[in-house]
Amino acid sequence: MPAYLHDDFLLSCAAARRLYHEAASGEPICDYHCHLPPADLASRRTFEDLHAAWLGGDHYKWRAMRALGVEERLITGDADPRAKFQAFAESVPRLIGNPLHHWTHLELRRCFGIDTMLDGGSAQEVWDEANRILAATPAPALLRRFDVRLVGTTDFAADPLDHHAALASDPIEGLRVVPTFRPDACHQLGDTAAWNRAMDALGAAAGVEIDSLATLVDALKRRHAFFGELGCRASDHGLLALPDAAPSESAAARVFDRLRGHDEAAAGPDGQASFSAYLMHLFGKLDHDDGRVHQLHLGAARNLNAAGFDALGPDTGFDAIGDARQGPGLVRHLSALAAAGRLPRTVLYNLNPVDNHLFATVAGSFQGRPAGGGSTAPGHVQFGSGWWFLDQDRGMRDQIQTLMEVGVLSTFIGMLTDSRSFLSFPRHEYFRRILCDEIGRRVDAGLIPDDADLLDGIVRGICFGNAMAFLGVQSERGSQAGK
Ligand SMILES: O=C(O)[C@@H](O)[C@H](O)[C@H](O)C(=O)CO
Repeated sequence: MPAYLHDDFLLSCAAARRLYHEAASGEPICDYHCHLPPADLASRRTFEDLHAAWLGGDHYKWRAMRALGVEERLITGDADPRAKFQAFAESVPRLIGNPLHHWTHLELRRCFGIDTMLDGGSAQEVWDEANRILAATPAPALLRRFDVRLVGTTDFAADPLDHHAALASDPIEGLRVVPTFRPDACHQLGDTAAWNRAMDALGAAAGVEIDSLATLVDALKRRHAFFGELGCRASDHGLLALPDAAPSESAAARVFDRLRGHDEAAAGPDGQASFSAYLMHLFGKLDHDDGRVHQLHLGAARNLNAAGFDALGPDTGFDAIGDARQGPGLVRHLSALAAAGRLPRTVLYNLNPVDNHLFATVAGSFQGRPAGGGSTAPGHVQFGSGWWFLDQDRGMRDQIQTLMEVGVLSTFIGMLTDSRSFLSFPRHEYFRRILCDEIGRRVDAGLIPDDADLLDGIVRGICFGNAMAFLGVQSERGSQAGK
């Protein structure tokens, strides 16, 4: 019986094993979308214990513990960290088949050299050993263990980016930390009081009195430029779906004026569609003109449990895969930008797997510049890696297979952790094993030529070089497919 997570786990054949061990495993990491707190990087934080480093912000773990009936006091509540870790340890054995079970043990092995199975009985020894190592391993050292070369944090458009400025003047050797412009709060019209507070914050950050659509646009342009001064290489937009509405300045201005007057009715479906369509068109043009990547995270139904949201806020484990219709709004958004000759390098992430083929084929419809205007980056419009509820074995395989079959795999920019923990970088290993297995199985089946030089270059590009090139960041290492 093979050992759990043995050296060749997820690698079902010789070709897959060779690809992973010879091409994928040694590549550096470009984690272009995550939620690592930039303050922890700037301060070179040393985590006080394993709970702070591993459980403190991970709603994947919180969600699983709730499903096992663990009381909230031991998840996000006021229990002491060791008691919370004990509750998590006792939960782990009952998570078989869930990627958390894999990630938990991969992270213990790769970050701490601990190959003990985590359960209630081993919790104390794991806690003691991991804390011993954490005490001597500040955050940057954790990243160096995985040869992380770039981290793309996720930052609200009004964020002062103080920590990124600190890192710019006192950089971590060998690591690029780039902010990502995330203006989602501008779209959240459902709570007009909160939206107006977001407008106030944005105006204060930009030095603009936001009292009209024109002043909002001015503030957003100033903030977009400010992010660029601190190294921003991408924007990011998390919406349930893009609105199926034409970007109309007059319609958006009418909605703005009513919202600024706290007219709740303006936040209805038509107002939301008009306002968001206009803003998204603006963001796409700004990204194009500044040479930045335009990320679209679509399909999450967020904060579904009102009691949970009221108690704990967003990103705390009360979200799900949404069933919104994605096609019309997505196509309209990309079409309008392409028609203007200002479609930026774009990444489309769907959250509902039923949309895999839709997103992959829509991406394929907007490659290149058919109306002229020169060449584009390889994979100008990306079908993004399995995300959130899809960043597990089946979700990643489905995405890779779909991209391979209806798109172009070799230009793929690969995986991201999307995590809030510095211990999550083995997710790249998990992805790389699956990638090599998907290719290797087809080599064994005679469906892909067994050309080691070709395949190694493609795999290395997907693991690292393609993402660095897509972001426009020079990398000392890492080959890039298509170059
Ligand atoms: O960027 C997002 O909207 C999501 O990644 C969100 O932050 C979510 O909480 C998450 O971390 C999923 O992995």
